[in-house]
Amino acid sequence: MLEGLPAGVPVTLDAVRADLARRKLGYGRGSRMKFEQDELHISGGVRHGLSLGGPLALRVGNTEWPKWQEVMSPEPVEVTERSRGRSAPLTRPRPGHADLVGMQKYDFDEARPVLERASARETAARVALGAVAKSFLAELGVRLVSHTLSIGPVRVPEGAPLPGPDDVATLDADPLRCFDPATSALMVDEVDDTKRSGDTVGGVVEVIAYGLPAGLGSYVHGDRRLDGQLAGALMGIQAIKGVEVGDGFLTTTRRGSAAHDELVIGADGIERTSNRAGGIEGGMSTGTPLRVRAGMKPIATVPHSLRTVDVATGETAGAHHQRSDVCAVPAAGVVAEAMVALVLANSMVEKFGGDSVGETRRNLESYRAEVAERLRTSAELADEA
Ligand SMILES: Cc1cc2nc3c(=O)[nH]c(=O)nc-3n(C[C@H](O)[C@H](O)[C@H](O)COP(=O)(O)O)c2cc1C
Ligand SMILES: C=C(O[C@@H]1CC(C(=O)O)=C[C@@H](OP(=O)(O)O)[C@H]1O)C(=O)O
Repeated sequence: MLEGLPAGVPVTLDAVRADLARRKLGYGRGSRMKFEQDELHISGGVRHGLSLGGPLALRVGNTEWPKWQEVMSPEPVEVTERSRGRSAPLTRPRPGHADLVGMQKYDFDEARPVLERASARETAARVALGAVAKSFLAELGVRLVSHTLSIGPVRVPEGAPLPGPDDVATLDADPLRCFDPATSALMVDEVDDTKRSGDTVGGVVEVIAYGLPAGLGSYVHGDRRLDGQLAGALMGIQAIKGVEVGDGFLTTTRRGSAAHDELVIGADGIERTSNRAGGIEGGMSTGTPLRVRAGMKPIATVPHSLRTVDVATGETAGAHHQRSDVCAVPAAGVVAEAMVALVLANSMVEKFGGDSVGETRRNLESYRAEVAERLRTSAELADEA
């Protein structure tokens, strides 16, 4: 469910389906991506392709559900021959997944109810709503792109060209959603090598937002800082273990003189000489491209089975393994893009309000005009001086 979206935002099944399909792409994903399909249904809040201003509800069904209906039935059911295999208790929790703590916390004696809910399958819903948020942002001149920066130890070289908003299709066509073809080929080798050795691998993705106005977020309240909100949203994705804004931890290795973006008078007023901060200063967007990164740990379901304890017997065992992704970093990039879109859409509504998207746009344009006027005044003062 999405609340707070103004009326008049284009919302089509095709656009949402296209993003759901992007989430399933990427080299290294498991067999599940091939055989299960997302079944999208808009339950409310949209009429004839446009949002209505009320809550918007989407449902993402799964074509595999009939096979699991008995195993996950809300009603108590007899185990039948058909579901016997799937009903076997999962008593060998996977290290690195939610299995063991989930069982302890909710007093379950096996991991099935934990893993079905902890699964990143749930990110399909986030991507569906993120597609709507991106449509709203596009109406306001903001466009997003996400790409893979590293897979395990294989990294895009520092300073390599960044993708622009028109590069989305190119990125989606790359097996790892990497913008540097030479690095992408090495990443494919890394995934192949990982798979051959019965292992899994993580990596880093980056989301870039173009066309933001200055001033989203806040320097006043910690919980309203844009960087804090983005970090929370990205860390809320399964397996994300760290977030960087702009040049991130690299900045901590630089001296101040080489860490910040200097301000100079340009043709249209005050400009920054660089974008090391990644478009956020003082918890607010600066109006330069926003850059945030998310680091994903390797998939927890390691095919060659990590050591665990069988909670039914207390004996050492290999963790359960049905199947799994070897690498889900490209998919995590699409999810990260959706989460950033949802945060930015919320910040736009917070700052510019509006019951219709036209009203939001007018408010944004009048604010942009005022900011531009101030910048021009600075340039004129510089000319006079
Ligand atoms: C798109 C995506 C796909 C994932 N696929 C798998 C998978 O196939 N197997 C697995 O064990 N974990 C997978 N994960 C990661 C688990 O959801 C995650 O490791 C688990 O929630 C525990 O991590 P946490 O401690 O960060 O929550 C995936 C995560 C994402 C974002
Ligand atoms: C189903 C999806 O991702 C799943 C996320 C996931 C996990 O543990 O997070 C584990 C895998 O599922 P299973 O172990 O049941 O095969 C992935 O396939 C999806 O992205 O649509």
